Amino acid sequence: MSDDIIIRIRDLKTAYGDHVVHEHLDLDIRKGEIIGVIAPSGGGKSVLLRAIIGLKQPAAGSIEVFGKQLETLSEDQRSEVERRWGVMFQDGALFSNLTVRENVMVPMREHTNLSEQLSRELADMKILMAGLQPDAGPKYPSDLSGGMRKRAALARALALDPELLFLDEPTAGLDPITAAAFDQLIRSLQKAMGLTVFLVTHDVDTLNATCDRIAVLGDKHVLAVGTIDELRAFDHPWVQEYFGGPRGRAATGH
Ligand SMILES: Nc1ncnc2c1ncn2[C@@H]1O[C@H](COP(=O)(O)OP(=O)(O)OP(=O)(O)O)[C@@H](O)[C@H]1O
Repeated sequence: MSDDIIIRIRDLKTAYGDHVVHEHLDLDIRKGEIIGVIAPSGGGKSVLLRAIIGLKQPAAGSIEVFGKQLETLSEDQRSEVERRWGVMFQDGALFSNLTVRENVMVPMREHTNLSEQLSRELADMKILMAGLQPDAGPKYPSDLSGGMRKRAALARALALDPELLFLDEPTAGLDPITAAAFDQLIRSLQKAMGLTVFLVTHDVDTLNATCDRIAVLGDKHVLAVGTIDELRAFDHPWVQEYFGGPRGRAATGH
C-alpha cells in the first residue's frame, strides 16, 4: 500500500438487515488532507464513518486504515491502531457525569499508562488547543454552551495526539460565527499537527473553508471525489443542486 493513502476502501457493502446502505463503495483518503464527505440526509455518511472505525461490520469488501484491516487484528493490535485516531461524534458523546477534563482523560486511561498527574496536564493542554478557557476543565458538559461542548468533544478527540481525526457534523447546530471559528480551528490544527481529517458535514461553508477534497456519496457509493471546483463541473443533479443552489453559490463565491 502506498504510504500516502491512510484509508483505503474497496468494494464496501454495509447493510442493516435487508436495507443496504453502501454497495461497491471505493474511496482513498490521502495523508494530510481534509476530506469532506457529503450526501443527502440518510445517505450513509455516519455509517461510513462507523464502518471505518470498526463500529459497523462491513457485509462485504475491505477497509484498510494505516495499511491494516481492523477485523484481521488481535485486540492488542487493534488498540494500537485505534490510538492513532480521534473521533468527534455528531452529538459530542461526552460523558455527562464526568467533567470536561475527565472526559479528555478517558482515552488516555483506556490506551496509555500515563500517570494521573501527567494525564491531567495533557488533558488541560488539549482543552486549550480546542479553544476553551482553562476554567472549562472542571466544568460538566451541561454547564457548557453547544459550541463549547463541541470544543470539549474535539479536545477529547485530540487526547492521544492522533494522526487521523474523524469529525461527524462538527458545526451542526452552531451559529454562523461560532461555526466559522470552528472551521478555522480545524484548519489550523490540521496544519499544526499534520492531521488527516475525515469530515462528515452538511455545511457548505465548512466544506469551502476547510476541505482539500470532497467525496459525494449517492446511490450507495462514491459518486465523485474532487475539489469544490471539480465537483461544480460534475454532471449529476444532486451535486449540481448542492453547489449550484443559493447556499452553495454563496458559500463558494460563484
Ligand atoms: N443502527 C441502525 N439501524 C438500522 N438502520 C440504520 C442504523 N444506523 C443507520 N441506519 C440507516 O442507514 C442509512 C444511512 O444512515 P446515516 O446515519 O449514515 O446517514 P447520514 O448520511 O449520516 O444522514 P444524516 O445526514 O441525516 O445524518 C439510513 O437509511 C439509516 O436509517
